[in-house]
Amino acid sequence: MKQLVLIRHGESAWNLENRFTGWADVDLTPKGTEQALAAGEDLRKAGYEFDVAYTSVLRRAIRTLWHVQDAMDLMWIPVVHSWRLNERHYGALTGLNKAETAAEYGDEQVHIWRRSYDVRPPLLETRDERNPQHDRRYSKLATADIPLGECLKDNVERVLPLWNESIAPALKAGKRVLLVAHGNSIRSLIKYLDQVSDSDIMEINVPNGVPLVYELDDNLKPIKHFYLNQG
Ligand SMILES: O=C(O)[C@@H](CO)OP(=O)(O)O
Repeated sequence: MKQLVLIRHGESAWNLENRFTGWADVDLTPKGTEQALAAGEDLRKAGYEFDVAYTSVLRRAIRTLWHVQDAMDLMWIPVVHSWRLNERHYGALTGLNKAETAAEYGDEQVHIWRRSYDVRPPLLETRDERNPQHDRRYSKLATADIPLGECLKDNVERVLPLWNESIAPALKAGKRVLLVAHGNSIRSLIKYLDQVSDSDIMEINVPNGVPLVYELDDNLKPIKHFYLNQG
């Protein structure tokens, strides 16, 4: 049996302010820090161990992982940081308040932008200061790989190369994998692992800071999955 645990970062400043976040690099709130530490404590008490961890290059996920590692006394394990695990890029919506945007464009449009599988949000202009091309952490990426706005389908397509080239081989080699990422990069993995349909994935939401445990067979097909300490 192969073990993969997915954790969405703890509450961020923009989760609290109800703003579209995407690749904006906002930090955890005090509640987010507590959620991250509690996730680590719960995993430790339940006897989980990890050999390698994966996270994004965004601080809300990285700091969540730090707290989990700290609570588990696992600060020494190798950590892979990949832009491929970043949140779905919210394009020109980045930073806007979700309720105000719904008041302006309607609930239905905002639901489509938030949860449709293949409708992108309005894209950023190339010259927009929110364009990741201006950020040094993405300087080694091909311009074509740097998004100006993504739908979930785009997110799946960017996560899967990391899965195929690094995470799946680690699992197949018997490593117990901890992955701390974001609501939509985790939904992308759930969609792939459980073969969720394009319409059913719209209804799946991942809570902040609650470990989602996957037990996989030798071919990495899910045997079962469950949220730790959620019944
Ligand atoms: O703002 C975001 O980047 C994401 C996650 O918080 O929001 P949504 O729930 O709309 O996918």
